[in-house]
Amino acid sequence: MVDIWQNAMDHAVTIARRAGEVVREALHEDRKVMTKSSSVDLVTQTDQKVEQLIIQSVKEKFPTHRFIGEESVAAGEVCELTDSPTWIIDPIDGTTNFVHTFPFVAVSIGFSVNKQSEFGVVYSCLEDKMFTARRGRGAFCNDQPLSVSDQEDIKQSVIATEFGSSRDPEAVNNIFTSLRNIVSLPIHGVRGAGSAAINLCLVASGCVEAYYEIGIHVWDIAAGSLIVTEAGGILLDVEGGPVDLMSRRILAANNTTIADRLIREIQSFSPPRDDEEVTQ
Ligand SMILES: O=P(O)(O)OC[C@@]1(O)O[C@H](CO)[C@@H](O)[C@@H]1O
Ligand SMILES: [Mg+2]
Ligand SMILES: [Mg+2]
Repeated sequence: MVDIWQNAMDHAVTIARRAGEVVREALHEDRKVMTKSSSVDLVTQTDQKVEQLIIQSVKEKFPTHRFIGEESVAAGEVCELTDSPTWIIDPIDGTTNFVHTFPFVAVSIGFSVNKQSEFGVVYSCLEDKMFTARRGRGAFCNDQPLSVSDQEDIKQSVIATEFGSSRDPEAVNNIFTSLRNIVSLPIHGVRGAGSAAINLCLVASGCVEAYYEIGIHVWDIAAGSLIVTEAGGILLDVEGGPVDLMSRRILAANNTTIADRLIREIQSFSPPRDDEEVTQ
C-alpha cells in the first residue's frame, strides 16, 4: 500500500541529520546565550538558525504544510494545531546541554495530520542516534527496532524526569514532592537526559521504565511520544486519562502497571497551555 507521508518522513530524516551537523559544528564555537521565559530557559543563535533551516527546506518541498516551531512561537507566532499537515519542530531539545556541552542534544521533528501524529524523528546528534517512528509501523533507532521494558515492578524501575525551566516556588515545590514520593517507593533510580525528546526515546528503548514531566511544550514531545507508542509504550496525562500534547503534561510508560503507580505519587499542577491564546 502506498504510504502518502513516506516522502515527508524521508525528508524529515534527511533534514534532521543536516540540522544535527550544524549543531555539532556549533558546539565548540563561541555561543551567545539568550534567555526566554525565565533566566534558565536558554536559547542561542544556533537554535534559531536550525529552526529556519528546517522550515525553509520543508517549505520548498511541501509548500502547503504548516509549522509549529519552538523559536517561531518564541518570536510571536501562534501555537495552533489544526487538521492541516503540521510539522512540529524543536530545533535543539536540550539547549542547556548544548550550552554546557553536556552530550545529550536532539533535533526533534513531529508531523501531525488531522491532529493525529503520523511520524516522529528525534536525532540525538552528539550520540549520532536517529530515532524514528511511523504510525502503525514501529519505532527504530538507526534502523534497529525498539521496544519498551517489560518490567512491571516499580521497585525494580528507573524513572526519568526533569526539573524543567520554571523556578516558580510552587512549581518547584510540586516537582520535589513528586520526586521525593517516587524515590521513596523506593525505585532503582531517577535519571534525566536534559532533553524531553531523548527521555522519551529512552522509554522507547527500554532503558528507563517511564518518563514524566510537567512544564514541557508540544515541540519537546511531538516526535518522541509517537516513538514511545510505536515501541509498545503508553502515554497518559500525569493524573491519568488521555494525554493532551498541548497541556504541558506527560507521562510516558512501558505499561499501565508502572504508569498507574506513578500517577498515585505525582503531585500535579497545570502550567498555562501551549495553545491557551487560541483556545480562549
Ligand atoms: O528548551 P529546550 O532545550 O528545547 O527544551 C529542553 C527542555 O528542558 O524543556 C523541557 C522543559 O520545558 C525539558 O524537559 C526539555 O528537555
Ligand atoms: Mg525542547
Ligand atoms: Mg529547543
